[in-house]
Amino acid sequence: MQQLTLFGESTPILPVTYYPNFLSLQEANELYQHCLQLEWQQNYIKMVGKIIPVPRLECIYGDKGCDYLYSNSVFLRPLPWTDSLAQLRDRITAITGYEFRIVIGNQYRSSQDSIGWHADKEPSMGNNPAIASVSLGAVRKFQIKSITGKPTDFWLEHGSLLIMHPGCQSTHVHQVPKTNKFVNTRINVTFRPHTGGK
Ligand SMILES: O=C(O)CCC(=O)C(=O)O
Ligand SMILES: [Fe+2]
Repeated sequence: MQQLTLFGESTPILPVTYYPNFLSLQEANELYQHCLQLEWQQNYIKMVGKIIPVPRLECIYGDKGCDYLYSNSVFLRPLPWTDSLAQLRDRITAITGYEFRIVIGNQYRSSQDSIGWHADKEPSMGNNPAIASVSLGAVRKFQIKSITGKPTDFWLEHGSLLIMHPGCQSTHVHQVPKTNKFVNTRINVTFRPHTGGK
């Protein structure tokens, strides 16, 4: 039997789950303060023969030996887990069943910081990684689309959790675009699996 639906046929079914109130306001505020103290660095990326600054700050924490190289140019070596990040990792594993070995932080200092369309396909994460993304601070637009489709927008709120399920990185791309509006700092921490370092 055909299921009745309130949505048009073009409504995309996305391989993501969004939990707007994953953290309480107090937890999110405390975690934001903790994350501001992490070891943020300005990395540089090779693009069409030029070396340009990545348009956001980055940091990485995780298991020893879980080095991470992306876009064939940015090499990240994890610092040991902080207690708060390890607790958050375990909490996400408890509700999703997914396991993580590293967390990469992004700090969007202003409306001009961003991450362009991409899929997270680094071989060091193994095949079909599940990626869990916790957002803190200012709300930014996150867009996701299938390789051929139209983007769907999510507003990633303070204390929210977005899970990109296994397969998502093969079928979809995502981005956090620059915006013309004034925005305060946003921090995002993405928990990822890793095949190395065991
Ligand atoms: O900031 C976000 O929500 C997304 C970050 C992201 O896509 C990444 O780190 O690969
Ligand atoms: Fe990503």
